[in-house]
Parts: sequence; structure tokens; C-alpha cells
Amino acid sequence: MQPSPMHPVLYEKYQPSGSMVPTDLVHAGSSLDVVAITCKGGARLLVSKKELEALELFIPNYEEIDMRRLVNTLPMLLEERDAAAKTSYKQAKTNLVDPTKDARIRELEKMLEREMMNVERHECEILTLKETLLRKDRSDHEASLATKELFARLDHAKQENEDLHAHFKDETSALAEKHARAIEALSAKAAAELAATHDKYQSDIATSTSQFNREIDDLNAKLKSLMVVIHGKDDELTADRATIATLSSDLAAMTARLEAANAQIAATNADLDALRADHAATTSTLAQVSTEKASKEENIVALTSQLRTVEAKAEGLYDHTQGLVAELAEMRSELLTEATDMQQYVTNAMESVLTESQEREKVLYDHLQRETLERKRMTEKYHEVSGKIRVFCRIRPLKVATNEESAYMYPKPQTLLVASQRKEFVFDQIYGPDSTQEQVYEHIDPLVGSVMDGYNACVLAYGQTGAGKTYSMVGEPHAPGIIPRALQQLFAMSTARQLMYEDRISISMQEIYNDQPRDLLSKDILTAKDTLETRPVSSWEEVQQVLDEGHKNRSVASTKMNIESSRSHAIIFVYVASASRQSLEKKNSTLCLVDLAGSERISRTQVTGDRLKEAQHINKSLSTLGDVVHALQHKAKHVPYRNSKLTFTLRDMLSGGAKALMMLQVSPDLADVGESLCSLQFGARVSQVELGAAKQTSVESGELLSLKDELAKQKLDSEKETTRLRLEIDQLREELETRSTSHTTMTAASSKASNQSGDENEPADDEWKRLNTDSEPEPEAKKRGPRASLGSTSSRLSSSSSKSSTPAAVPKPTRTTISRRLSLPVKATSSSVTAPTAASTAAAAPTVRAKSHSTVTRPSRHSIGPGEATTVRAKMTAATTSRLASKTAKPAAASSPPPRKWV
Ligand SMILES: Nc1ncnc2c1ncn2[C@@H]1O[C@H](COP(=O)(O)OP(=O)(O)OP(=O)(O)O)[C@@H](O)[C@H]1O
Repeated sequence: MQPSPMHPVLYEKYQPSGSMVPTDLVHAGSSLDVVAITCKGGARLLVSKKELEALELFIPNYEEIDMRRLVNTLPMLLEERDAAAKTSYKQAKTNLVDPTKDARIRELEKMLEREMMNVERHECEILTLKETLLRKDRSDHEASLATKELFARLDHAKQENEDLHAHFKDETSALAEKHARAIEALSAKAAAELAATHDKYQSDIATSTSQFNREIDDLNAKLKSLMVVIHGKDDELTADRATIATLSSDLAAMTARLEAANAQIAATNADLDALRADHAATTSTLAQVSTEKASKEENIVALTSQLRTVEAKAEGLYDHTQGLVAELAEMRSELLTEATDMQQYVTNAMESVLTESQEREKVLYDHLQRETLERKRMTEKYHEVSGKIRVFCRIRPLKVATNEESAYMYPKPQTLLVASQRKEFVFDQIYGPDSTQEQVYEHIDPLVGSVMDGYNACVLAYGQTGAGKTYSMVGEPHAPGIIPRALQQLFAMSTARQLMYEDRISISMQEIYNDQPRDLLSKDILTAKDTLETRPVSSWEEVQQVLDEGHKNRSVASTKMNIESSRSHAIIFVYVASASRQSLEKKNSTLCLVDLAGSERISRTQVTGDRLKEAQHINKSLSTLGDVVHALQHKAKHVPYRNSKLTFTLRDMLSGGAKALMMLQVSPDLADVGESLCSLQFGARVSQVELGAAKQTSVESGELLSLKDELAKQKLDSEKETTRLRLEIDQLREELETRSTSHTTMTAASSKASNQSGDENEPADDEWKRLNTDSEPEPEAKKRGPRASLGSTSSRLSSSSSKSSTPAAVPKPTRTTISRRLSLPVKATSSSVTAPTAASTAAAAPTVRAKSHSTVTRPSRHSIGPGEATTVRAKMTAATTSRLASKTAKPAAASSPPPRKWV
């Protein structure tokens, strides 16, 4: 068999390392006119001789060229060679025509054309196969994309499932069903989608596989047919074998690729299996969830049934509760009514308790008031009965300028300790530097009140100069002292009892300056014959005016110890004449308020001139006061009242007829301790004085009036008796004259006895005369005379003699207006006192001396009463005396006390 002029290009790669060309190829090449050439890299290529010729013609260094390039280039080279050969053939034909060769050439040309067509067809087939493979790749890619999408959706479904699951846990039983349905729907949908996708994918794969298989089958069939053609054509198609081999190798490659695709498909299937497993797991989870759901539903059913049971019970309970609520509302309304009643009851009870407690409180307060008053009364009574002079001690505050400590301590109540001297003094009251005027007056108030009950009372302030006597007695505008308070109290009491009593109050003021009494209202020096000017006052305003007037006239001077020192003893007499509107009883009492001049140590004050004289007089009068106190303390028979004008003026107040209180003023300054000690010792002595029980200066009552009638009757009887006795005496005288002289001795003895009784009043007159002329102490023998009775002051004040025309020559003191002591506070209550009428004033005990200094007779200031009583008493005395002396001598004349004068 002739080798074809055109061999298909077959190439094979051999080992460059000297491996031999296969013998069959060598053989085939030789037999088929094929030559094996070596290309670049030792690759062996089988080429036909024509091709070799063309290579040698056009590419002589073909051994250095890549085998593939050579293979690709070969057809072109052949065409070139053919074209060159044709050209040369045409030239030769033109030169030499060979019909056999021409036919052969034509035949070869046709064969070549056929072969080329075959090659083109094969190439078309290969392209078709490539296209099929590409389509398959695309379908694989699409399948993988679909799978990915499916996975994504599955993940999404899983996520949703998880979300729903998470939500499922939190949802209540009411939402469980809905949730489960959603999960179920989603699961079903996902499963359906998955199944659909899977089915589609499977069908796609199956379609692709079947198509591919069909194509492979077709290709195999075609290959087979080709092989058949090739084998059928045997030698002619040897060249085609290479092509078939190439195609086979391509097919093998494609098969490998197909296997790879199958492996990929398997992997995809594995993924699908995994997906299925996931799906199965999801399905099992769903089944579990469904189971749980079912169990929950069962629970819900059970709970629902329980709920129904409970609801049924609740309904029953609700009905029961409704009944209870109604009952409760009823009870509540009942309770409310009861509570309202109770509240009302409690309110009423509380009100009644409150009212009761208020009444009780009022009763207790009244009781307390009564008790307090009773205590005061009892205290007063005690002092009244004991007749002691009360001593209140007051310590003035330290002067601001001096920053010293106080000289005193107060270890116990009513006790004062002079720290530096270690001496203790006990007084009825002790007022410290912080004490107020109110506190002081609180304890003086009962004493002043007793004046309205008919007692005489005296308050006298004693102490060293500057110790606060005037402050306590007079006070200051913002802190009134004892005098204004006492007068206000008297007016207040008078107003309070005006329905029961008719009170008339009048005032006298005097000072004793340099042992010379002076009327502060009339400004006159008082002599023995003078009486004090008395001003009736009916209101506090009037009192203020009188006090202001009197204080303006006081002797005050500035000293080293006190800027405004009182240089005289100031005495205020307040006369109270009361008449009971019911029993017609009358009482006259006097309140004596004394602001003594202050004692001073002349060596310390170093005063000279008038001040020295004043100081000497002050000290002397105070020392006579000490003598009086000493005498009273030791109950001496004679009390030296007459030794000074001061003691003589105060004799009634210091002799048992009055309640006396001494305000002992002391200075807290350490420098004044010496003087203070003297004052305190004096106060201690005074506190031991017992004046005797004070008596009410009662006077005239309705009983007394009837007694007076009886006395008048008795007087008539006694006068008759006297006449009868006189007759008897006359008869007896005649008998005596006619009888013997032996009766003369008896008559002489009776006349002697009569003379003795007439001398009894002499000491009082002597004393009176002595005091009028001389103020020196009386001899002891003379002091034994009877003590001046309370009536003496009254007698003094009731003197009808006119004022002495020549006052004693006393040096006038320097007078300073003490404005601070004049502005005493006004109390509205006092102004309401009814002013006594002129007639009643005239009828009252003190007879007022007019401003014109005309002297009028004033009855006793104290207790003696009107002239009738004195007359009755005198007549009774006369009757008794005449009765006693009826058998002895002539009756003695009734003696009345001589009129008492000031000095
Ligand atoms: N208890 C007190 N509270 C406040 N000040 C007081 C008190 N006692 C006295 N004083 C003041 O002390 C000073 C002297 O007082 P006061 O003039 O009353 O003394 P006195 O004893 O009357 O003196 P004299 O004997 O010289 O007249 C005054 O300025 C007075 O205001």
C-alpha cells in the first residue's frame, strides 16, 4: 500500500535523554514515508517527507523550534511548498506536459482537498465538543451557584429558625401556637424549597449527565464510526489515526475533566448530603420543637382545663366575695356611723374634760392665789404677832466702771456671807444685785396692804451713802421703787373695795436736814408748834404731783460717794382714813416711808464745810437711831427717842404701834466692806428688835356708838351719884367740922394722896419740854418716865396751836433738782379713786392744812379717834377717880395729855 503524500501530523513527546524512537514509528515512518525529527527540547515529531522537505526548505533550523509551533506551521509550510511546486509545475508543464503526472496531481489535489475537509470537519467536531464541555461547565457553575444560594437560604432559614426558637422560649403559651405555626410553615417552605432545589438540581445534573453521556455516546459513536472509517480506510486513514489519537487524547483529557466534573458533582452531592443531614437535623429539631410544642399544647390544654376549673371556682368565689363586699359595705357604713358617734362622743368627752380641766385649773389657780394670799397673810400675821422689825437686805449692782468682784456670797437662802471677813448674816429677805424692783416690792406688798386694814406701817431704807436707798425707795422712771408702788397699791385697793369702804388718803412730806425738820410741801422749817401740811389725794396723778413737789424741795448734793446724794432724811406719811359703809366702823392708819440719809466715814469722804456739817448731823442722827434700836433690842425701860429729831419723829413707828420694815442697803464694792459690815451689823441688831404685836387702830364702830349711849346713861347716873355723894360729903364735912380735930390728920393724909396722883403726868411733860429745848440725852432717872404712847404723834399732829413765827436758824443746804426721782409712773387704776368730798374730808381724821399755811386742828393721825371718845374716856376716869376719892378728898380734875408739837 502506497503511503499517502499528505500524512497527518502526529507528534509524540519522548524522553530527550536519548530514548529511542519507537520502532513501530521508525518503521511506520520508513514504511509510510514518515520521518521522525527532533524538535526543541528533544521532542520527537513524525513528519512526512513532504513536510520534512518543506521544513528543510523554509525552516532549516527546525530543530530549535518548539514542536507545537512546528506542527501549527507545517500546513502553511506545505501550502507554500505546494504553491512553489505548482508554480514550478506550471512552469514545467508549460515546458513539458506530462498527462500521467497531471492526473496524479489532480488526484492528489482532490485527496488533499478531501483530507482538508475531513480535518476541518474534525476541527468542527472538536469545537462542538469544547462547546459542550463549556456548557457543562456553565451548568456545573450554575448548579454550584444554586447550591450556594440554597445553602444561604438554608442558613437564613436556620437563622430564622434559631430566632424563632429563641423567641419561642420567651413567648407565652398564647404565642406558642402562632410561633410554632410560623416555624412549621418556614420549615415546610424551606423543606419544599430544598426539595424543589434538590430535585431541580438532580434533574439538571441528570439532564446534564444524560446529555453529556449522550454526547459522549455520540462522540464515542462518532469516534467509533471514525475509527471504523479510519480502520475501514485502513492505510488511507493512517494519518487519521494520529488525529483520532489526538482526539482520543483530547477525549481522555475531556474524560478527565468530566471525571473532575463528576468528582465535583460527587462533592456537590456530598455537600448535598451534608445539607440533607443538616436538613434532617433541622427537621429533627423541628420535630423536637413540635414535640415540645405538642407537650406544651398538652400542658396548655391541661392548664386551660385547670383554668376553667379555677375560673368556675373564681366565679363562685366572686359571687361569694360580692356577698361579702355587700356585707362589708354594710358593716363599714355601720362602723362609720359608730365611728362618727364615737368621734362625737370623744369630742364631747374631750370638751367636757377640757372644760373640767380648765375649771379645775381655774379652781386650782384660785386656790393657789388664795393660798399665796393666805401665806402672805400668815407671814404678815406672824410679823404682826411677833412684833419684830423685818429686815430686808439689798445689794446694789457693782458699778460698771469698776471691774471688781462682789464682796459677798450667797451660800444659803436668806444668808449673806461677807467673804473677806468670813461673817455670815441672816435676814428676812436678801436681794442680790440682779434683783428687780418688782421682786423687792413683792415682799413689801402685804405690809402696805395691812395699812388698809387699819395697821400702821413703816418702811425705812438704811445704809451707807450711795448704797441704793433712794433707788429702792423712789426708784427711777423705768423702775419705780417702793414709794410709788405702795401708793399705787393703796389706790388700787381703795378702788377695789370702794363699795364696802370709803377711803380717804392724804400725804405729808418732811425732811430732817441737819437735825432740823422741814416740811417739804410748805418748805417751812418746823418748830414745836408747827404741824405738817397734809395734802388729800384722790388719784395717782395727784399723788405724783405732791411727790414731785416734795422731792423738788429735798436737800440733795453731789458728794464723792454719790453724784446725787440725799443729804437729809426724807419721810413721807401716807394717812388712810377708812369708813365701813356697812358697820360705820372707822379706821385711821399711817404708812410711813423713810429714805434715810446715807452714813459716811468722814475720814474717807474728806468732806469739809457744809458737807462736813451735814455728814456729822447725818451720822449723829443715825447713831441715835442705833441707840434706840439698842434700847429696844434689850427691852430697856427708857428708849432715847428724844435724842434726835429723826428718832423722835419715828417714835410711834418704832414703839410697837406699827409694823416696821427696814430696807438695808449695802454696796458690793470691796472698798466699802467696812461700812457695809457696820450696816449689816446694825441690820442684824434691828432684826432682833421686838416691838410687840401691832394692833389695829380701830376706832369707832356701831357697837361703840351703843356703848357711848350706855356710857352717857352711866354718866348721868354717875352725875346723880356724884351729886348725892357731894351732898353726903357736905354732910360729912359739916360733921367733921363739928366733930373733933382728930379727923384733921385723916383729912391731911387724904389731901397728900390726892397730890401724888396729880404728879403722874409730869415726866411726860418734862420729857416733852426737854425735847423742845434740848436734844441731849436725858439723865437716867428721868428716862424712867412712861414711854411715849402711839398717840403722841397723833397729838403732835392734832395740835391746834399756830405755827411758830421764828424758825430755828438752820443753814440752807445746796439743793439739786432730782428730776429722775420726780417722774414716777402713772397707773390708770389709781385715777379711778373717788375723791373725798370737802365735808367728808373735814370729818376724816387728818385735818388738812391749806396751802395758805392756815393752821387747823387735826385729830389723831393714828388710833385715838374723835374728841368724843377722849371726852367719854376722861369722864369715865373722872367718875372712877371721884368714886375712889369720894371718901378721902376732893375729886381730881380729868387730865388730858398736853398738846404735842413738832419740836
Ligand atoms: N439695785 C440697783 N440697781 C441699779 N442701780 C442701782 C441700784 N441701787 C443703786 N443703784 C444706783 O446707785 C447709785 C446710788 O444709788 P442711790 O442714790 O439710791 O444711793 P443712796 O443710798 O440713796 O445714796 P445717798 O445716801 O448718798 O443718797 C444710783 O446711781 C443708783 O441708780
